[in-house]
Amino acid sequence: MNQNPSGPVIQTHQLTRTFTRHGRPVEAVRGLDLQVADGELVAFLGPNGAGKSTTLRMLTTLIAPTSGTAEVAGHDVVREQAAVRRAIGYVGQGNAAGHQQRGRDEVVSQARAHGMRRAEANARADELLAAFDLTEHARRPVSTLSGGQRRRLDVAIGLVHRPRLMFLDEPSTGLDPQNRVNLQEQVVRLNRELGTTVVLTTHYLEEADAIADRVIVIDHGLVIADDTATRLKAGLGDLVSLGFTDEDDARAAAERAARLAGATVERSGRDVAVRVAHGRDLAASLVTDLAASGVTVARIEVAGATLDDVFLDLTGRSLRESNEHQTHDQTHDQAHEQTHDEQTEKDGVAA
Ligand SMILES: Nc1ncnc2c1ncn2[C@@H]1O[C@H](COP(=O)(O)OP(=O)(O)OP(=O)(O)O)[C@@H](O)[C@H]1O
Repeated sequence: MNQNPSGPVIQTHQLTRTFTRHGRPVEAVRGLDLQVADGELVAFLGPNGAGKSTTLRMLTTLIAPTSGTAEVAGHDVVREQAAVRRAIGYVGQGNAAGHQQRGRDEVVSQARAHGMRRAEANARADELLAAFDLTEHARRPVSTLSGGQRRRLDVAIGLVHRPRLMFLDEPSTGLDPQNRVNLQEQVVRLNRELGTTVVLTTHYLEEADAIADRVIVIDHGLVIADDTATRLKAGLGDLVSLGFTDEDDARAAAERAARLAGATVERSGRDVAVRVAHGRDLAASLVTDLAASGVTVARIEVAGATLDDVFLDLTGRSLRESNEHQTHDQTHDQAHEQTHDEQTEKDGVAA
């Protein structure tokens, strides 16, 4: 058991979860080795079905691993479930829907469930409601709150007992862009100002890019990349797109660009795409070189890599397109394959 406060707050070894679906094994998470340090803000990024929620549900004790181990806040997720639950907050997908209870009462009840006396529970509720800009909505039934307000209430409820670690499963899915940004700001504040370690899942590239210290890209149950967004993108270089009025010029430019160290060059008719590190700096000298040999560049654009480019490079698929093509069938199947473990999940981790 890791009781060292400066050690990782999450440590897994070959963490694995297999489900059985239509009589066949589904390897949702395959041998995850993970370390998260105290105070990090980590995003699991991946398409639907990648294994993000399953990972979170194992780390929050909601479902048991098939094999492998995980320690959260120094406690084993199988043998010391109660201790893990005391140390963490968890906001699952779609909590708080449709309650007739008032928002404030909901927070107070949770605080009471964590053993606080009434006065302390009231004070904690007011503090959290203010922190999440919910004070003026606190006396409305939860069912009348907007999607963004409900999500913020979910996070506030998850924080009632001042957990060291907060797990958020797709916190901004379904929110409009403004509410999404608002929630992201609250999550960053929680991390920066209170020092709470945050582990969230998302399939929004921009979200992972904008707020996470570290992005763990997961696909088919495997971690395929784990680094800061900046380093992941820098590894791919910039995309320099060149346009020519003449196909011979484009051919000559492609040959010249191919001599740049580490460059990948693709030509399509009169267009040339060059993927190269420090493309922004190299573009000007490339244009000058070409001009010196009589080749005029008609159009040039330089774009930094996005996390979608990273995902495409790693998997051959666009994550943005995977999100758009997520089939109704998959969601439908999952809804009908409820396991015993998920029933436990419904009973709630924070109660
Ligand atoms: N209870 C279950 N029974 C059977 N299969 C399951 C169950 N839960 C998850 N799976 C399968 O495990 C795989 C990983 O699912 P998981 O929900 O962890 O993915 P995810 O990355 O969180 O995706 P999403 O964004 O859709 O939540 C998928 O193939 C999914 O269908």
